[in-house]
Amino acid sequence: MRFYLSTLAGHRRGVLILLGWSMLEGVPAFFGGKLVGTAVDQGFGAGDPQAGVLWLLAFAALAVAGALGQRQVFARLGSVVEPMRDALVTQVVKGVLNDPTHRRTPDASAVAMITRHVEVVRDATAGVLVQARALLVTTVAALIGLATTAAALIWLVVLPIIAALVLFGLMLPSLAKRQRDAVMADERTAEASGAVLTGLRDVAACTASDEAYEDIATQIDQQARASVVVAWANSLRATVIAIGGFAPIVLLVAFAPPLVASGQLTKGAVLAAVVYLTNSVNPALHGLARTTSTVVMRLMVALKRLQEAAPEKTQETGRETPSNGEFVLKDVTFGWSPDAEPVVRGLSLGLKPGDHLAVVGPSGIGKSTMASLLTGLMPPDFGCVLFGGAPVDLVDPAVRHHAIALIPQETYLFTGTVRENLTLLAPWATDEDLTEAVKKVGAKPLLDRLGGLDAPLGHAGEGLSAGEAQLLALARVYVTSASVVILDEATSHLDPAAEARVERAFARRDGILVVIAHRLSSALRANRVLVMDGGKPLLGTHEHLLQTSPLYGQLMLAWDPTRHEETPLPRR
Ligand SMILES: Nc1ncnc2c1ncn2[C@@H]1O[C@H](COP(=O)(O)OP(=O)(O)OP(=O)(O)O)[C@@H](O)[C@H]1O
Repeated sequence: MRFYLSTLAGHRRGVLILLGWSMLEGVPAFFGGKLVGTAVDQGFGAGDPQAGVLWLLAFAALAVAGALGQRQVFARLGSVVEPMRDALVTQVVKGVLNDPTHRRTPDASAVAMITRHVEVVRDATAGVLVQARALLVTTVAALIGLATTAAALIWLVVLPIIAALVLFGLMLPSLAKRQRDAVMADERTAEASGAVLTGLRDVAACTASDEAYEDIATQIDQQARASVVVAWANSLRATVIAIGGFAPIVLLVAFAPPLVASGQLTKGAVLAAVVYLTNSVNPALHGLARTTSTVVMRLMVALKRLQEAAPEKTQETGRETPSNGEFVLKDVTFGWSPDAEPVVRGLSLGLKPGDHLAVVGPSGIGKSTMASLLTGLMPPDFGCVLFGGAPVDLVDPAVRHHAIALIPQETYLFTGTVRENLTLLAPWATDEDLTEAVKKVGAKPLLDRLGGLDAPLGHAGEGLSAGEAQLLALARVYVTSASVVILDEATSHLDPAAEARVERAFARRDGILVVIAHRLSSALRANRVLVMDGGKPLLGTHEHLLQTSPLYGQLMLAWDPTRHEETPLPRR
């Protein structure tokens, strides 16, 4: 708002010129009633129609002068409004491009949204300058004209108008709120439908069209309700103004005859008062009501939305930038509810690029929970998870989502070509990149069997075995630029040899690899092993843990590496 006002103030000269021409525009409003009254008193009423016509011609000449003034106002409007729009656009677009939460890729949708608001501000400012200014000049001119022509009637006219204006002023805050609610409802509908539109493929893949329909329908209903409320508020406002404008005429008709009979007023003065009321004051009041409900409200709401969308008001989360690719976990404890037993207790751990960690423990002990803490999906209850020195859940999501990839056991594939499925997280990847990734994870025979990158995949990877689907999900992450890869039993449907190949491929890739082990052989391939058994997790090399962790020793004893199919880890 401050910037908006200072931009307008910067064009003070243009605004003053507009006001100057407005004076000329107000001339007919000031003299109109007086000239018509004189035409009656000194012309038609005094038996001299020629003089009456001359007075009316004078009125017509002034009306032409007023029209010229109005023309100049429109001609000058652009010189005030356009520079203001340019300054606002420059300011907000710069802000979005430098927004710390969108450091990697400037958010085009945010730019589009706020430039749209700027357009509304420009139109509304023009509307205010044209209408509110004209209303002010006309009303003041007409009321002064009325006071000088028919002073005895001035209070009859002014009091109802003041009452209507006060009532109208009292209604304004609730009108503004309703108008804003309607704008917000409008935006929510656009957001909901936009989200469904951009995620149409995922909606279809997850057979969630009913939920998507429900989401949009709810927003449309709310929007409709908000619009009806605005319409009611506007009609109430119009009624108040109509009464305020109509009451003076009724009072005039009621009180004027005795004043004329007693000689305090001439007939021409009464007609002049009627002309002032019907030609200037009443239209001005209706215009005020219309302008306020549409133009001023739109201006206020657009400025408010602009301020909310402005990047300096960034949210508390998503501001941090990691300084390197290292993880540090300090005394991390997490439970799924305040009353529940923590599933992760006092976990401390450091991970550097090149590290390969295996996490082992019985089923249901908290391994996936720990993976979620690493990705920043939720913050720990106690302790901290730092990624590049910043709490991982506060890292700019755009950075975090590129840097950390988690592959779960359940595979997400959608209807589309193999290429579309593989480039989901790396749209920039070339066919060579994709083929290389496919080879690295051992999925080349599968790709050949499917018929190459252009081969279609059915709904949710129909026709693929669970292991084949996992291979494609692994290749999809291999091709990304993620520097931290977490495999959460992501190879559970592969045979041990294929699993070993995948883990080795990811271990050779730059960055950190965390494998939540489905089989104990994963522990033998890792540099370090984290054993989770419900207490404080133990961390060490395979050899160290064999000596220090009874659970790890038991798990290894129960494991028979000579068997082709290993025994999966026991349940908790
Ligand atoms: N979203 C959740 N809400 C509440 N409790 C959860 C949630 N997710 C997991 N849990 C509980 O937290 C505990 C640890 O689950 P988690 O999935 O982390 O174990 P896990 O070691 O990965 O098991 P598995 O090897 O079977 O995948 C379990 O008791 C589980 O029921």
